[in-house]
Amino acid sequence: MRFRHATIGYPGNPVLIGLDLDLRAGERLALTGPNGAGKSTLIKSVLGLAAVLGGAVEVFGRSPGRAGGLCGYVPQAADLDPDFPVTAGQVVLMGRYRRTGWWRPTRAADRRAARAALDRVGLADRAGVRFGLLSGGQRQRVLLARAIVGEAALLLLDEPFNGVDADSQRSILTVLSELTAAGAALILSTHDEPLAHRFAHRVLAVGT
Ligand SMILES: Nc1ncnc2c1ncn2[C@@H]1O[C@H](COP(=O)(O)OP(=O)(O)OP(=O)(O)O)[C@@H](O)[C@H]1O
Repeated sequence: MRFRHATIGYPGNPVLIGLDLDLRAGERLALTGPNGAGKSTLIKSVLGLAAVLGGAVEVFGRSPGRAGGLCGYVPQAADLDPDFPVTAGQVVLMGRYRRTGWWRPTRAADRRAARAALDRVGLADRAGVRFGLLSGGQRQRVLLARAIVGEAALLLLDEPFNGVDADSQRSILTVLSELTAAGAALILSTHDEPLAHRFAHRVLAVGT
């Protein structure tokens, strides 16, 4: 991923100006900064969900939003409707849609991969439970399993530890360390500065 003098934001609202940033395979980058500083906007710009208003942004040599299944996005769990009637297992299976197409029946291999991903985040026994009935930490782990099952080469996590208990946080950090050791690059935003410095190879204080 490469930002060159990039201005990103929304039409009529540049949020980050003149940003230069590189991220390589296996690197862990943490974004810190106060509310409204632009952490989510930076993550969204990689996905093509926020605009590049100036300069250049390249993700896997392509424009943002064109890197398809190479990016795995873990949104803030609070952004999702807890009443949405799907099970934890179905949420994880959505991570395979990019490769299977959502309109096609899922194959046994996809279901096996979804079970393995849930197992990896310690929730093998929760597959049939409605997403909205899980705790905040469990929901965040399900969303991580959804990114894992898509075999993303770049993981983008927006405040993954908000409302997450200590056990879930440990479990998420362990899985993220394993994924980056295996070559995935990672960006996560957090308000927890000490954690950012412990976990990430680099910390970018956004908006300062
Ligand atoms: N869809 C949008 N259209 C226009 N402006 C937006 C949009 N989404 C966010 N903003 C603005 O962009 C700025 C940065 O917001 P952003 O959500 O990126 O901050 P953040 O650092 O992630 O904050 P938080 O820690 O609260 O999540 C804010 O001023 C916000 O009002």
